[in-house]
Amino acid sequence: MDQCAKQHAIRAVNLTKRYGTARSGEVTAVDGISFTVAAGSVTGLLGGNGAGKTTTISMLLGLLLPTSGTVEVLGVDMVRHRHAALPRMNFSSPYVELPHRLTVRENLTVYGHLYGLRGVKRRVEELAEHLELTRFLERPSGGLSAGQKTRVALAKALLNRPELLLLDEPTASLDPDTADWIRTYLERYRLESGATILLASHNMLEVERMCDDVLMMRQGRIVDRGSPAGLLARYGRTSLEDVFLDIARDRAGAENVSREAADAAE
Ligand SMILES: Nc1ncnc2c1ncn2[C@@H]1O[C@H](COP(=O)(O)OP(=O)(O)OP(=O)(O)O)[C@@H](O)[C@H]1O
Repeated sequence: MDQCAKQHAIRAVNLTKRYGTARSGEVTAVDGISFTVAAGSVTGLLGGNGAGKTTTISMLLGLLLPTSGTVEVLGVDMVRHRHAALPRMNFSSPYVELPHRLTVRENLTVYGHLYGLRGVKRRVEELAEHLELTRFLERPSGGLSAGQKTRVALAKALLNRPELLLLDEPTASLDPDTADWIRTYLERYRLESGATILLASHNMLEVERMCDDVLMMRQGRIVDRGSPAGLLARYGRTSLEDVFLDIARDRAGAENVSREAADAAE
């Protein structure tokens, strides 16, 4: 593995995705973005609805082929060799449901086998204990509450002890107490495993709390990046929510701020 791959868990260069639709023609969902994600960091991927976050994550997972550009994950070219990286990464989203009729144990066991894990039974029980799911193991997954489903989705995502965890809105629709529990759990996982986390979120308090670095997307482009504290200082704001609104509404010439920041970093 080269030095760059050790420092960067993700490296995207000029990554572009265009969807072709019969009705409305082409949509450029991701428009030539270049970025790196430092190994061991928690990096936030922010942007309004339709900014291109899910499309970016799908390309990082190798689920979608880029129209152009390159994407390396854990030093592996995801277009050509994604099977070399997939066992070392995982993904969780509250919008992806596990089969409803299977019990929690059955679902996690199926995934454990799909990932080629050894000792699946023990790993499922260990994660159920960590995520306080033991008493739900024999329940059908479809009958769980949103918070319980989120914990099951997280257990699925941690089965293979991923070095890179891609999380799409991990606490969407959870009550503050459950959301806090999930964040604390993820922070502990990062500390103990040294894993890298890329977190797409609309919750600015979550991002301020968890992220070392933030990528701001608008209309398929990365219009700014920095630490939460760095962004607050640059935009002269006291909350990331206000920075987000400045960028989403293109107030204060967000792209100019971004360009100045990029120039300063060179
Ligand atoms: N399969 C598809 N076909 C056509 N257009 C698509 C497809 N998937 C996404 N898009 C479009 O691409 C753009 C980016 O969508 P994407 O889902 O990546 O955004 P997002 O930042 O994840 O949004 P949200 O926060 O609402 O989930 C949007 O304009 C969306 O309508």
